[in-house]
Amino acid sequence: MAPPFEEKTSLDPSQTPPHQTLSNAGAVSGKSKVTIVGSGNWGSVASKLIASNTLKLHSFHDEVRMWVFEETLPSGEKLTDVINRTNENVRYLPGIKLGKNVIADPDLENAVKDANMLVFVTPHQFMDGICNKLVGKVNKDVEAISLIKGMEVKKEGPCMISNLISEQLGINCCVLMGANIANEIAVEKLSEATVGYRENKEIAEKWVQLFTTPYFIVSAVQDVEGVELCGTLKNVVAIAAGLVDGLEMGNNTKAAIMRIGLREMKALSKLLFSSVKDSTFFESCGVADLITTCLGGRNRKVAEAFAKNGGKRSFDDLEAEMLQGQKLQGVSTAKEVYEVLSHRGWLELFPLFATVHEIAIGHLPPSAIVKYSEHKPMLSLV
Ligand SMILES: NC(=O)c1ccc[n+]([C@@H]2O[C@H](COP(=O)([O-])OP(=O)(O)OC[C@H]3O[C@@H](n4cnc5c(N)ncnc54)[C@H](O)[C@@H]3O)[C@@H](O)[C@H]2O)c1
Ligand SMILES: O=P(O)(O)OC[C@H](O)CO
Repeated sequence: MAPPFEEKTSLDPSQTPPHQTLSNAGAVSGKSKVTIVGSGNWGSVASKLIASNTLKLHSFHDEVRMWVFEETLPSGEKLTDVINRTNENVRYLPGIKLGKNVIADPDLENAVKDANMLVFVTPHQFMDGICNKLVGKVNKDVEAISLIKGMEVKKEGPCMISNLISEQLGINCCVLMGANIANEIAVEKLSEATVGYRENKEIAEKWVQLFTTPYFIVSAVQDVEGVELCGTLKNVVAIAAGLVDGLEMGNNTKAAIMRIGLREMKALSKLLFSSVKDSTFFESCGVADLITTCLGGRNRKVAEAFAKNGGKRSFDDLEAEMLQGQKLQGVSTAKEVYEVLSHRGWLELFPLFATVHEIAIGHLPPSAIVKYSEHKPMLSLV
């Protein structure tokens, strides 16, 4: 468990003034300085959680810097300026105050330069580019955590995002995943989450401390790959669940899809990384995230619309119309998983994952999601 901490009584006098950067601030004071790389829907909520804690905990700088992929709003103003003026991400999390100690910064290099704790939370498809920009800009003793649900597929095979961060930047990277629909956490409804760590339990406890609030309960398990694969693969199952909703198949069918999906999640995770633990699937990052995402997530919602339209409107179109700039992860993850499965000759072993991709690219109709098992019975893997 995280060690007990003394609460700060007022704003930390060493706090960096808004819009300025104190050179090497973390190192000078011995306090950890946190930067959040990402400012979408979950990125903004993560900022709110973290900023409420850095104000309270002595071992952290008050200021939390949040890198913003800059955009111009219909008003003509820059998003970063509006966030710093109103303390609200009006584009991705309207109506929620982030905390006055959150400073939006459109300059990636500047945003990370004094940080000794980096929180990565962007849609996964942008991470390769972001890491490339950060190569050589981050000290090797910086600690990172990824809240990103997704993977990259490289020539050598699948590369989890935490691994991409570790390899590209040469830093240690934990993960935080869970049943975490951001809009619910934003209004402080009770949720749980799981930190996955590799070896250093002390670092994991520091992350737990940084994220935990009375309404956000975090625990740590020593299984980075298991936690990250749960968060990543559940998005493919969420697409399947949404298709079933769009086809109005009812609760029993949806429960069947969730069960088969969980079985494929576990089987693929263990085939890819033999270290993955069964117990991880019973943490918030496992079955709980699968349930919440299949009931109330964005992947589910857009897949439902896709099926209702008989697959005639593309996921890209529906995403742009329905999510207003927020990003789906399930469709691209299904493609990435399909690449891994076909490369390794495992397609027949994972009919649900394979079928989701074939539906998403229009090779099969949405109704195939409930027919695949007749043609390709799943082998008993687990
Ligand atoms: N939203 C949730 O409920 C939730 C919960 C848990 C985990 N996650 C995961 O967190 C990650 C981030 O999700 P999110 O909800 O914060 O993002 P989002 O879906 O709100 O995506 C929008 C973000 O992408 C940024 N963006 C757009 N184009 C970009 C580009 N070219 N380069 C860099 N950034 C660009 C936008 O500026 C914006 O910050 C995802 O992996 C997601 O699966 C999301
Ligand atoms: O809205 P989704 O489908 O991206 O899912 C959000 C979170 O991952 C749920 O934990």
